[in-house]
Amino acid sequence: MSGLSLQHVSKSFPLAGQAVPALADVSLALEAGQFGALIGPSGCGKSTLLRMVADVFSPSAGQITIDGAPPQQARREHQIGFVFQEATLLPWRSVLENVRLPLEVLGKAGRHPARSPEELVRLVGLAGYEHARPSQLSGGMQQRCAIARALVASPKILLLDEPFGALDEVMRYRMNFELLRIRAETRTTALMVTHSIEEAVLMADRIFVFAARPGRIIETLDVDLPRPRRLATLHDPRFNAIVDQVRRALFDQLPQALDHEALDV
Ligand SMILES: Nc1ncnc2c1ncn2[C@@H]1O[C@H](COP(=O)(O)OP(=O)(O)OP(=O)(O)O)[C@@H](O)[C@H]1O
Repeated sequence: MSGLSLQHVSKSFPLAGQAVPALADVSLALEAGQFGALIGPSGCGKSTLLRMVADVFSPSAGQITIDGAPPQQARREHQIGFVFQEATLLPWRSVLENVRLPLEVLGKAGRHPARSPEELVRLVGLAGYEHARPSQLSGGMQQRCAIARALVASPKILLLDEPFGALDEVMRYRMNFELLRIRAETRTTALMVTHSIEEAVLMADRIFVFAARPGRIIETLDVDLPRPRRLATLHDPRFNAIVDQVRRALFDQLPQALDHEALDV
């Protein structure tokens, strides 16, 4: 099967001699080229899920496949790109040298990239900054560089763990539209963790809403907003209706059910 598939995935971590469940029986699917968003309260296992897809560690139970292959194989074949909240660039290397790094690490094993590092630097809007050091870039520019680096080995899947969480609201929207544009060109399957409902709805084809203790999916929503998505999308009544649906799914899991009407101000 192409795309990403998780079937009945669970993960427990040992704590004080006991196995504490972080994720329980999570199943989800994304077709190749789709954009998925994970949203849910702190500690519900979103980063854990991303790390299992990236083969940082294995599930306690269940099965994960990326274009039909297990994560271990996908990682070995360098089919996974990862973007973290912090850009994690090497400070002594220039933008171009940071973007090139994965190809250097791959050495002879590296495939011929679909796009050269120079093209990717242009694609993420950093033309003219090829030789700048990370310290000479804003936070948003550093994240663009990290996105280019994640894409340089032409991965089958791009995993993003709150990539724009440290940016101010306006910069975050700018980065959202940049990422939408970049993805429209590369068509890479993507899975992003976010705490922003608006960001999830703007970016995703499919949103997975999580609850905590143990982490599990409580609702899957398909976002049928047309692409390309633009600033005007934020004013589309359907956009706001989906934001409302996600908000309700998140609020309904709180211990004291919130009175939605009382929240109207
Ligand atoms: N390596 C680990 N060892 C032990 N426990 C872990 C490990 N990684 C995560 N956990 C536990 O798993 C649970 C889920 O953590 P995770 O970081 O995946 O949640 P999250 O939804 O990404 O949270 P946040 O939104 O705050 O980033 C937490 O209870 C955490 O303490």
